[in-house]
Amino acid sequence: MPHRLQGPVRIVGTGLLGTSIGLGLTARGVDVQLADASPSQAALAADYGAGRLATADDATPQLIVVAVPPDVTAEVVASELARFPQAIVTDVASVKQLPLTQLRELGADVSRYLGSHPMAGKEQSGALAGTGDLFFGRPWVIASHDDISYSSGSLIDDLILDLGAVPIEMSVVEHDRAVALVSHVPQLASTLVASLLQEAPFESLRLAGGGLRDVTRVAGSDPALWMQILSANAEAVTEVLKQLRDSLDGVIEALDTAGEPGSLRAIAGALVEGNQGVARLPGKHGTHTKFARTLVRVDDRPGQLARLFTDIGDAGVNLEDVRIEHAEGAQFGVAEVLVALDAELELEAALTELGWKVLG
Ligand SMILES: NC(=O)c1ccc[n+]([C@@H]2O[C@H](COP(=O)([O-])OP(=O)(O)OC[C@H]3O[C@@H](n4cnc5c(N)ncnc54)[C@H](O)[C@@H]3O)[C@@H](O)[C@H]2O)c1
Ligand SMILES: O=C(O)C(=O)C[C@]1(C(=O)O)C=C[C@@H](O)C=C1
Repeated sequence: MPHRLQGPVRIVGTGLLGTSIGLGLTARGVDVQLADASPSQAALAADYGAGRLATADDATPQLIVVAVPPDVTAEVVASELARFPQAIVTDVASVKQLPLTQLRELGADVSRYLGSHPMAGKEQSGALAGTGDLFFGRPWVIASHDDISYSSGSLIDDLILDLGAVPIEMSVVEHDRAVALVSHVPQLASTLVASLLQEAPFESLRLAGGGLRDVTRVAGSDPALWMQILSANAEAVTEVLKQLRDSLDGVIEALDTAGEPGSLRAIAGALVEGNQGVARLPGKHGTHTKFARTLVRVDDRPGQLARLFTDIGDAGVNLEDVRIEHAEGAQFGVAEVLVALDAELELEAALTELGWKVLG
């Protein structure tokens, strides 16, 4: 496969992010060297095909990607910069001001360092969870600063483009503010809602459907990692949390006074503002396209999903996205199929004709 990076690329930290980057680059034919403080994590990443274990005789890397927890990122970047004086170094930590400040304090040569942050991930950690297509189509922030030249920094663009992601340049301050809103507070909101479930009776939990699962997916994330991310971006996160607290207080007050004049309007206002917010999120490939949603009953038998996808393809309809819901104890699931608005009726007719139960 064609690739922009010449390599070798050295990856330090072969957990979820490092392994995913290694898998993506190796698939493109880039030579990848893997290193981790945990030899078994590095060996596992190599076993999965993310690259080969780094050795003392390795050729000097062109680019080094540091994918370790935020609290050790600066120290590892500084040591890589010192050990490989010809190489450009990036990191993928979820916060960008702190590593740059710490590197400057350490006196590191930041003319060869440019931090970055792929806006893609999972609630799982470790090499086992890595996938080579994790970054495909996702934004990947390049956290610019003034001490690196444009041409040195272009290697990071090459890395991002080779992995099928979309480079977005912003300052470290802009980055940290933006992710407080779109990543860090959503993580906390998910966590706090999920924590309410700890004492819930099983009879309540078994009713849980798509809404709760959507809201709580990232509550399964690694507490050790998130503790570091949130504390490293405390100021920006606190600012957004205070806005959220004001909104919560408004809704609580409206519900407390339900039935009194103005309360319905306040509740409706909050719901409409939510509609307006979510409508502003860019859709697939960064567009604002809206898709039609068709629900299809899928029996709990081998091969049913594959048959559904084939039938959708045979109907000449492009599947934009899909989600599967499976209720506890039920003998069937529900596939939520997203297609272009003008393909909805055609798809529903074709699937009904082929014997599928279209639920709306
Ligand atoms: N998890 C996500 O969804 C996500 C998304 C984007 C960015 N990030 C960022 O990527 C980085 C890595 O996250 P992850 O999810 O891959 O974590 P992970 O726990 O899966 O992997 C981290 C790896 O770093 C290794 N490590 C720790 N200290 C080290 C050191 N001093 N030297 C060498 N290796 C060391 C660990 O052994 C582990 O294998 C973090 O900074 C995180 O903020 C995570
Ligand atoms: O989708 C997920 O599971 C994520 O955790 C991804 C996510 C995010 O919030 O978007 C989480 C943290 C990272 O720094 C970047 C991406």
